Amino acid sequence: MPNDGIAKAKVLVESLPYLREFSGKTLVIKYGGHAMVDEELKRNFALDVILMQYIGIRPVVVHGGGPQINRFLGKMQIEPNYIQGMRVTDGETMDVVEMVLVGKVNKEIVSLINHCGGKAVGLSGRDGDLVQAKKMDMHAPATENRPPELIDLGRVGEVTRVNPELLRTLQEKDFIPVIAPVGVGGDGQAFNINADLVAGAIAAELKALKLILLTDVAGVRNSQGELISTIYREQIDPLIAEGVIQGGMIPKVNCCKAALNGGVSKAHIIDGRQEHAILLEIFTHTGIGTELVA
Ligand SMILES: Nc1ncnc2c1ncn2[C@@H]1O[C@H](COP(=O)(O)OP(=O)(O)O)[C@@H](O)[C@H]1O
Ligand SMILES: CC(=O)N[C@@H](CCC(=O)OP(=O)(O)O)C(=O)O
Repeated sequence: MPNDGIAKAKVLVESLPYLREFSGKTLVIKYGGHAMVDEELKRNFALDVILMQYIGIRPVVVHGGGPQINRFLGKMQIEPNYIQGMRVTDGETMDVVEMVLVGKVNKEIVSLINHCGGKAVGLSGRDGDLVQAKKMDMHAPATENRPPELIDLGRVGEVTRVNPELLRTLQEKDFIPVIAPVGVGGDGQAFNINADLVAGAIAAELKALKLILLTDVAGVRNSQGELISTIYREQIDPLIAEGVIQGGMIPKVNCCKAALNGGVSKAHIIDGRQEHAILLEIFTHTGIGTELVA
């Protein structure tokens, strides 16, 4: 038997305990806009998700699309503005966000999964009241002479409730839900929600076994720039307070914390630009990236 064949057989055997552990369980995967680099990588992502489903895992995909929104805003000569990883979203920006996330990115991912042989259904948080939201209150940190100041982020929302009914129905029929991070407010209006936060809230509501965040860095780095392979829940706040975790990494670790608090066993932050990143993370002993545990 050629060595190549034996190596493949070994990989399959290595995955056996994980196949047993994951069978029938929900895994929530957040597919960040920075990980949607080229067609080959996107196709590999779709194949990974389909493979998961074929072997009995129940994947739920929540996607981002920050860079894709920025490209569109650029065409309209609108400069993006972020505060602590959140896009300041006025009415006009909200229209662009919804158009790009729901109308373009969501449908592209759904079509790709279906084209590759899966069964995906695209949803926004407004469908079936899936992701209910309210305006996000963000405070600038207090200084010696100034109390914490309220920052107005416009139509940026935070999740108040996830309605799992629609997701459960789809999962029972073996559909892969693909969710755009637009939520619905009490007044029926759209809210722009950071996709990491949506993924964390959905993972907690579905009591997912794992939350996997695909991004464009190897994982969380310490103050020396080295990859941290495991972060315990209580280390998250100090790492943010010390300024080690900044910008777009803040909503990521916070959503992992919310997911762990909600009963998710483990969260992973991994480099989605690496081919078959999800499979490497969940089916090999060593894994890649940073794992966050309770
Ligand atoms: N401690 C840290 N470790 C790794 N990345 C960090 C850290 N602090 C801040 N970051 C930044 O967070 C970014 C990831 O967030 P973001 O760009 O919002 O990703 P995505 O589009 O995948 O949601 C990284 O590219 C990096 O610049
Ligand atoms: C409030 C807020 O910042 N919303 C994000 C939603 C998309 C997102 O989160 O995309 P990534 O995961 O690719 O960064 C935004 O407007 O960019």
